[in-house]
Amino acid sequence: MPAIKIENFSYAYHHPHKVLDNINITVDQGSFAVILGPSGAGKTTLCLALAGAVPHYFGGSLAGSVSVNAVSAADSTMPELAQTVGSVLQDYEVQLVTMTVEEEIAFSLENLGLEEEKVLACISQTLATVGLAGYEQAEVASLSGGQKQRLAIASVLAADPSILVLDEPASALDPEGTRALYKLLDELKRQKGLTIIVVEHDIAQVLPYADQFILLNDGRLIQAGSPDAVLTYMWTNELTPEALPPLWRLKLALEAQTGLQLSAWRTEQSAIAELSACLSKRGAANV
Ligand SMILES: Nc1ncnc2c1ncn2[C@@H]1O[C@H](COP(=O)(O)OP(=O)(O)OP(=O)(O)O)[C@@H](O)[C@H]1O
Repeated sequence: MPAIKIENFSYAYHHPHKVLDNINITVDQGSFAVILGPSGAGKTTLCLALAGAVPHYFGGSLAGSVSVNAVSAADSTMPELAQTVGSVLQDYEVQLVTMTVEEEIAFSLENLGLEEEKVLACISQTLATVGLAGYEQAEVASLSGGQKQRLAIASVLAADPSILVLDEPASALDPEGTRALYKLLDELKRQKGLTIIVVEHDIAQVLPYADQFILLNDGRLIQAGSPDAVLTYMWTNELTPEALPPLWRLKLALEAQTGLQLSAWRTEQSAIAELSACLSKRGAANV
């Protein structure tokens, strides 16, 4: 059973223009999927549909279906869905509503009807998972941007969802905070088997971790598949080539110019290792 199955899904806010048009996507359980596409492509709307806010909160008209763990999102209430899909909004600070860190997690647990002892254990466990152990009594306002982001993730993890949806989670983070965030999401995937879905503009940041790229443009699904297949498609079809990571621009240009078939680079280290091996082979051949 896939974690997410979107079939022939179209959606319009309160005007006739479809902001999502006949979308078909499957995301496997325990995988890391990244939604890509230029501004206005419909990435946020797709996240809202996974959380049920589209259509339950925003209204509008839709066709087709969005299923999470084989349950129709449109036929579930938002609180029901929140137990399966944890969503961290683009402006995640609005999700933080209490004075202290501990209260923030307790607030999320209140609706689940957990006994007080279990609430305390769950608070420490959830904070430890996101690297905020010991911050229970800290004031939310005193946290750094990266720590607030982690707290927003912890507050949705407290409900024990199996799917985590994050809309541009790194937009307010510095490069180090961004690297730490994606490492954390990768750990949640590997250690807890969570399905991770993120919207991200900076492809290089997610390249080491992604299993699937989903490319949208103007409400349509352009490509969904392995990162390698989608990046090659973007390059070949000159689709937002400026969004390609520099590493991949180099790889694809080298392949086009030399006829070499290089492997699917995920990190600078893998690129350096392969290029060094190629150069020493050539060097040996020229001796
Ligand atoms: N609440 C709303 N009511 C009406 N139209 C909306 C609403 N939210 C978004 N839209 C429109 O839907 C389309 C898709 O917007 P969406 O925010 O989903 O795109 P996006 O790919 O996330 O863009 P960005 O990268 O700029 O965040 C845009 O044309 C936008 O103007």
